Amino acid sequence: MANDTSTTAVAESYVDGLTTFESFDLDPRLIQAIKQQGFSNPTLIQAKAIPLALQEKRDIIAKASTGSGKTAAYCIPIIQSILEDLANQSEPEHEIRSIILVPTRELSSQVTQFLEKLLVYCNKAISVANLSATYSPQVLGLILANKPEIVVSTPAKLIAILEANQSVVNLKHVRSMTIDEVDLILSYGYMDDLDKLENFLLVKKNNLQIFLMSATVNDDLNELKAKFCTKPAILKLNDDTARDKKLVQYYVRTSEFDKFLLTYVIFKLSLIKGKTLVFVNNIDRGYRLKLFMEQFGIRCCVLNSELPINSRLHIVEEFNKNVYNLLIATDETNDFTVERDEDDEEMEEAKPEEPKKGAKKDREYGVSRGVDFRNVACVLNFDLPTTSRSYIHRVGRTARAGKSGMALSFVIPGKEFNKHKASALASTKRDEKVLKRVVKSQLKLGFEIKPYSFDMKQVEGFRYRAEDGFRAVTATAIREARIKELKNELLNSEKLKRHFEENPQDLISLRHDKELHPSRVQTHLKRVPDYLLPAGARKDTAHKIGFVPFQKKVAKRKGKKSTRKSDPLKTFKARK
Ligand SMILES: Nc1ncnc2c1ncn2[C@@H]1O[C@H](COP(=O)(O)OP(=O)(O)OP(=O)(O)O)[C@@H](O)[C@H]1O
Repeated sequence: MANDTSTTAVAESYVDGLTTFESFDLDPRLIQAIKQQGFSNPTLIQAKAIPLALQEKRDIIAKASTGSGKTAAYCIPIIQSILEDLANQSEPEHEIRSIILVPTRELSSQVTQFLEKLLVYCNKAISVANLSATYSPQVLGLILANKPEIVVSTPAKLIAILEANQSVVNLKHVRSMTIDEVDLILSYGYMDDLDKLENFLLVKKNNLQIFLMSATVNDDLNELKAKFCTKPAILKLNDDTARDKKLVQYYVRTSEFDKFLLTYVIFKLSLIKGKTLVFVNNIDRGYRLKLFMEQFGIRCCVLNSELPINSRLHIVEEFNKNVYNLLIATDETNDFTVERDEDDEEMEEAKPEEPKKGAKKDREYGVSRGVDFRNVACVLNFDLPTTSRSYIHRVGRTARAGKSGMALSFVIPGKEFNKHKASALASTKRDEKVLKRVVKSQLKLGFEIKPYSFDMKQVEGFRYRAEDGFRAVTATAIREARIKELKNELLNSEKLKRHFEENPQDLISLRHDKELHPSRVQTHLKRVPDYLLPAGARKDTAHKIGFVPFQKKVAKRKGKKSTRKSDPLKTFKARK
């Protein structure tokens, strides 16, 4: 399918103003749908990948930063190629012509929805099916019998369906295969699924056009090329991010308990304007943090692999519609590749947390990669991820599509590890090592991640209340909250399922941030007495409650002009 390998390395700017979608000679129905999405010009990865895929029929391996438009970079050529195939057939038949593989069910749903938006004017010439959705066998049978031209799925789900429906599913007409987040798909746990897929789809023998996309494809691409491609075009769009990605990143060295104290102060005093996505490293942490915040009347919802898929998708939709401002998402180190640096001793492979007995975890849950969160002002790594790769994807949930964003990460220094048992977390033992790798990988991408220091004198006044609130969240309370939330969401999920079936276009705003209340409720904690507020935010100036200065004043060095940017928590404003 492709000529010689060529590597294109260009500085990435968000949208390529010199190119238009019309210049790709696309079907007018596709152009109209693209315009309807508000895409005036292609992003750079699109401007590079689409003509290579359409005019030169090249396989594409693309590494481009998070939020740079990779999804459209493969969806547009896939749709255009199918429209061209159908136009060349006297009696076009419905057949499966393209397979798109993604690592999570959340991403499978999102890519399907995006494709449906691009197909809106193709009046059923092409249909798309999300095989990762929960269908009854009868409904699934009907969907497969209709032979959707494009199927989107996680590898495991596609294999299961192919094995169970060999007679129904015919892959003879498949012309392209896409693997989004390819580095994750090729890592822990997915590889054998891909090997099984070979039994149904001889990728290389059938000369399929291949799209392999990720923000973190590692530079050794030989395995990818050998396994899937003949001679791909390799697009490595390095980030000139200092100028283009408008992402400011900070880390705070703090103690295990002070993570909770600082989070309380940040959200109670609205130091961050706009939506915040908080990542924690396991489900219990998510509930502990949610119950802790509830003590102070701070409402938030949790997202984790135990919740039913309908609820998870609805929570992401509602968060994107600004129904919630604060979402605590569990990211269970689903990036199992081990990262080694020259100076780093062997690190044991991060394995998924074993499910609690009786709890069922969806291995195909994940929102730290690929999911297109809208207008997130800040990503807070309450727990630092275990790899710099996971870090890139987590902070990539903000500053997307050219918008500005901030990332703030709590780091536990070695000497603080395990000092406060109730709030300690095993993965933080490696925080300093992970931070070192994160700083290095960010520098390579043209980013700088800066230390941020709170003025702990001002924060101290809140310690007593934070300790009070923390004590109320007992292990029993967390366990009960987990069970209660699961019951709530299973009920919601049933309602959602029934409602979606009856009203597919309608999204009822089921609340997912109800207070769980199993822990002791201390109403006095919900307000902040005036004496605790910094002078700049007292009653007489109550309207200024957000952006109160909490950063430690750094004494200006003699003679040297302070290069420190103004306080991000004080002045940070998410660009509209
Ligand atoms: N040409 C375009 N013009 C304007 N906005 C665009 C364009 N292409 C994509 N977008 C928007 O940019 C956002 C990010 O796109 P997308 O999710 O495809 O990024 P990505 O590169 O896949 O990110 P990730 O690496 O996190 O998966 C989306 O909201 C999308 O609607």
